[in-house]
Amino acid sequence: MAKLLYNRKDVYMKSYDPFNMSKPQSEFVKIRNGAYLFVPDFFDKAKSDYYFNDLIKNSEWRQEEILIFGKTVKFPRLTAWYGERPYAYSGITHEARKWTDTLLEIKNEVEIRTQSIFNSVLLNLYRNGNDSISWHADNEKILGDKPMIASVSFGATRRFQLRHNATKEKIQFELGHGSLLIMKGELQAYWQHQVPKTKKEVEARINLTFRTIT
Ligand SMILES: O=C(O)CCC(=O)C(=O)O
Ligand SMILES: [Fe+2]
Repeated sequence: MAKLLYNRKDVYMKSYDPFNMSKPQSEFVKIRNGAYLFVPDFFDKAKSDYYFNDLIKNSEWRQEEILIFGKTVKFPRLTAWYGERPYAYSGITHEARKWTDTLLEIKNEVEIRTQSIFNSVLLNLYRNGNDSISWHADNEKILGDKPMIASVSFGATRRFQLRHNATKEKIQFELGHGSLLIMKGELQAYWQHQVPKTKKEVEARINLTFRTIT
């Protein structure tokens, strides 16, 4: 990105939390077919501000497109892929960029918390409320069986929803500045997730999902 277009005025937003999910947790919460751990203030505000500014400026953002019924449709968000191997995702092969110091620093903190090693990260930039990711599961074969996915968010708070494939139960989180959400177990096989568009005036948000490609 040539110029920094998505400056935010105020990064910290307290937001609506209908299921009161934003309480700090130190243990995984077991749900039907999976488990999650949500840590709203994993990184403090100063660190989160620093990471947001660094990542928005220095990541190799691109807007990818897919072919749907012969029409090219642009992704409603920007993405960047870092790690050790290329990764096929939504019909696209991401060429992996080399880890930056910032990404390695964040990865290290996440690895200590999860006691796991990750070899890839997908960055998503939601420029405003019109950007989104629709219902999907991170269940690609190369992620292995029962993958652990660690999701770190910086910038504007956006709603993240999980929906069980069979029962249609929903769990939702307000993923705020500096938060960490870990999903594990069979969750990706039985649940889908999304970040819906919002009509609210929201500034940019960056999300990083750390993954292990086998
Ligand atoms: O932005 C988020 O919180 C989720 C991103 C996501 O689900 C993905 O990249 O697979
Ligand atoms: Fe995902």
